[in-house]
Amino acid sequence: MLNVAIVGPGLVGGALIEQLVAHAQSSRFTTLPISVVGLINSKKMALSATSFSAASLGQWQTAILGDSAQPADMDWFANGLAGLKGATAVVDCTSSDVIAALYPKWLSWGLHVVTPNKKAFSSDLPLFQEIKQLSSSPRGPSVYHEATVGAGLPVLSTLNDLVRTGDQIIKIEGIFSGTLSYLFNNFSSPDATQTFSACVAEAKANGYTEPDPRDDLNGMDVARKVTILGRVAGLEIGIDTLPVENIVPESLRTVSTADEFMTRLPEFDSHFSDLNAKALQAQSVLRYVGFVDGVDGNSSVKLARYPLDHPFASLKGSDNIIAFTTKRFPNPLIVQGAGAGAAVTAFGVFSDLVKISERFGCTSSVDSSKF
Ligand SMILES: NC(=O)C1=CN([C@@H]2O[C@H](COP(=O)(O)OP(=O)(O)OC[C@H]3O[C@@H](n4cnc5c(N)ncnc54)[C@H](OP(=O)(O)O)[C@@H]3O)[C@@H](O)[C@H]2O)C=CC1
Ligand SMILES: N[C@@H](CC=O)C(=O)O
Repeated sequence: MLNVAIVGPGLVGGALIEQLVAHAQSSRFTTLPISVVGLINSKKMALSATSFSAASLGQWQTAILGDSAQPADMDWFANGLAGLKGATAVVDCTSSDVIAALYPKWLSWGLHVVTPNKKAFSSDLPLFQEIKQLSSSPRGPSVYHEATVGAGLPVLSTLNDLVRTGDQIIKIEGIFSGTLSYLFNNFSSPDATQTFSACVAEAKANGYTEPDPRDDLNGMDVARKVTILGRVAGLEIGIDTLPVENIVPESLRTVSTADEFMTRLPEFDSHFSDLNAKALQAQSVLRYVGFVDGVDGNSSVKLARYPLDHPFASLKGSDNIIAFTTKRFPNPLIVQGAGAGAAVTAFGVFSDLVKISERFGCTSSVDSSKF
């Protein structure tokens, strides 16, 4: 059995729980060797000697992390996990850099890490390198973070396969943000009618944005994804040196809360309408894009214009599109599909857990004496 503990059962973590419960309760599937034994958020935690039942997991907010749960203590929690028999994976579904900084400790204790949290892989290069080194042994603890770029789309696994088989990455170009894709697909097209602020509010309501939507609009979420792709491709790239175009209006950058930002955003609708009108006059649309330059180191993140017949111009919904130009693929290899939202992101995390359970030969036999 692969023991699983979920840190941060919010939007994505909650969707992962729903998918695990639905899978366990469906007679269509063979039982997976995955057993949820721990949940923790910033206030409460629960760690079980045996797997939580599908019924109690389905009501985790009341049945597991309700009033009677213990106060959260991450050290105690991780220590308990490290003492379990068999393979154990910690699934970090927070967006916290404090939690991300714990991965080296967890890995050194033999815990696997699975996460959609971009922080560990896009912040300080030494943290990324330490995590890479600690997870490099074929039979040792592993780190899977497919959902950090393109949510559930096979972006990092494709890049890893290209790199590991000796292809040369020339360029990776794409729309890497579900929020900004949704925003510009709906706002910047010849037949669009919605205001910029209304599109941002919809992206937030659909669960595409970061907890604070300014982290999407300021380009940092895309910058993190470009950094992750660059590093996986072998470049020593960092968000500090990457040119990033911030589209948050100057006077909204310092407002104290995300709610205040959302309330004041309509004041700037005419600014964005002007930008859009100029693009449309030139028979083009606005798209927010990222570039990883595998040759000259000219990676960047920016708002750009694309002609109406360009593949980026006809994107729909929250789709991401990622084009890998390599020595073997001079006509780019393209990955496209929904790139944000709880269900598709949880799918990316779930499939990483399945990969770990297969890689480490976990079986479905029940082990009731875990501690
Ligand atoms: N939404 C999407 O489409 C995508 C999201 N992601 C990434 O997935 C991650 C989760 O996003 P999302 O589910 O939307 O975020 P939410 O804000 O909905 O959930 C975050 C969870 O983390 C918990 N948390 C925060 N800090 C801590 C802490 N220090 N210790 C323990 N728990 C903590 C929160 O608990 P509490 O309520 O107690 O604070 C909450 O349960 C982020 O890193 C995001 O970038 C990646 C790809 C796509
Ligand atoms: N806020 C992000 C979520 C996934 O990484 C996005 O919009 O793409």
